[in-house]
Amino acid sequence: MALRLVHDATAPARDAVARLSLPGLSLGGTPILGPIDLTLGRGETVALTGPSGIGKSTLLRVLAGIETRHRGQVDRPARLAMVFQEPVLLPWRNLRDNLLIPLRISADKAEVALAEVGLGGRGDRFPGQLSLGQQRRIALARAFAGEPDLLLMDEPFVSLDAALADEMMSLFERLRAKRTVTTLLVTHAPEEARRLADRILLLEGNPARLAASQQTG
Ligand SMILES: Nc1ncnc2c1ncn2[C@@H]1O[C@H](COP(=O)(O)OP(=O)(O)OP(=O)(O)O)[C@@H](O)[C@H]1O
Repeated sequence: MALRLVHDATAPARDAVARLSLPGLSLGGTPILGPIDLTLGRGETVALTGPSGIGKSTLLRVLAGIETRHRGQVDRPARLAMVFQEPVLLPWRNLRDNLLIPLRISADKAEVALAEVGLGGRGDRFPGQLSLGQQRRIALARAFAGEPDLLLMDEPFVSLDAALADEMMSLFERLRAKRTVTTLLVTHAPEEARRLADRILLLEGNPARLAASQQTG
């Protein structure tokens, strides 16, 4: 799919679900992020790219409300989910409980969520009995089962072999097609960004700023 460079890095095509307006952010006395304005529109998938250490995860954490050492304005919806590089499951709880406990959903709903990611009927298993790919599927299932308005994903498909990464991206595409969710996806992989995102944002400079936006299609 062809890429087109546009100069308005922040304008969403649809109504806003989340907004971030920072004058900048310093951590431990070091400026990390410069002034940044970002608006995420309803239902869009936005990829956030840039070199290692530039501040992508930091920006994601600010948006999530995990990093609070900033000034400026952040508006986020109440229903928010995160997916990290590591699946972050409770190893001493079975798969069903890994969905039930954080999300407070019914056992029936947890079973539907497991089935959606190809793990139906396996709710009694423990994370340690699963492959890494299956654990990552559970992490995706959990994120979507909470029916978030905003989904923040920090390199969720990194360090998987090509076939597994493709399978995980297909799974994400299937889950995304079933509901309206706004997604901010941090990724190093241009092909992943092009495949999944409506807009591609680039973070660059020191301190980092949103330099440009590319749109697919
Ligand atoms: N809690 C912290 N205190 C001080 N500096 C921090 C803190 N968290 C991150 N940093 C610094 O902020 C910068 C941006 O880090 P961040 O993890 O956001 O980058 P990134 O673009 O996500 O990198 P990567 O692609 O390698 O994951 C780095 O220089 C990092 O060392």
